Amino acid sequence: MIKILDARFVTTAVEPKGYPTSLAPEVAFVGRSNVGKSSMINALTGRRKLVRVSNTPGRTRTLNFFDVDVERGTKRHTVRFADLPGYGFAKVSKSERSEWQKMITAYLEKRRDLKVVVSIIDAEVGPTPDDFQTLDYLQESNRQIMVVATKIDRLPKARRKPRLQALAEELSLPREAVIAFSATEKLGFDEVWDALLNTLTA
Ligand SMILES: Nc1nc2c(ncn2[C@@H]2O[C@H](COP(=O)(O)OP(=O)(O)OP(=O)(O)O)[C@@H](O)[C@H]2O)c(=O)[nH]1
Repeated sequence: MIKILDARFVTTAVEPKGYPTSLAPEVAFVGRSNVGKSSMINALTGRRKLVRVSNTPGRTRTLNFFDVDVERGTKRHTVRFADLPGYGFAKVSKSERSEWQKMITAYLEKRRDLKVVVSIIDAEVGPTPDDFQTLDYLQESNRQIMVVATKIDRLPKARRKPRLQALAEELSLPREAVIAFSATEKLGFDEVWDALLNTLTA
């Protein structure tokens, strides 16, 4: 049984000197622009508007940090979430793309508190070439990765299991390594939190 006790915005940063000082193990969320990352963070923190959900894709241009106090059973934990700007948005210029790359690589290479990267895939659409590229990069950087397939509500119930199996195969991962999620139907909350806390407390 997972219970969110509190969730709060910490700070925004674009480069390492702006990162908040270490307090708690950190979980970073990455995904294609418009994949549903903000909605997922809001759902996981039990807050409707902690992260703004935009109708205009590609709005998040900074790293945003949040602290979440969570209770599982009798144990309390504080986990820091890092919301990374979405990738693969077609309308950005080359220079914006390279700024994005610099920002992300600096974070992923240097952040010592970073324990898990949640790679968010659209259950219906993905993985896209950009998703593969990001996952390859994360694997090369030896980061612990968790794959969450969101917007699973868009698939009829009978298609969900086979779709997750196919996604896992496409990503060369065991089936249980891909967690289904839906912010709109509130599916996967316990599963994602359990996986995160199991990894962070291992
Ligand atoms: N059906 C469905 N729609 C979702 C879900 N999560 C998000 N959406 C919708 O997908 C769109 C994008 O959601 P956001 O949460 O803003 O996505 P984002 O990845 O943060 O987008 P960027 O700001 O571009 O990085 C919105 O219209 C959401 O309402 C979900 O689980 N199911």
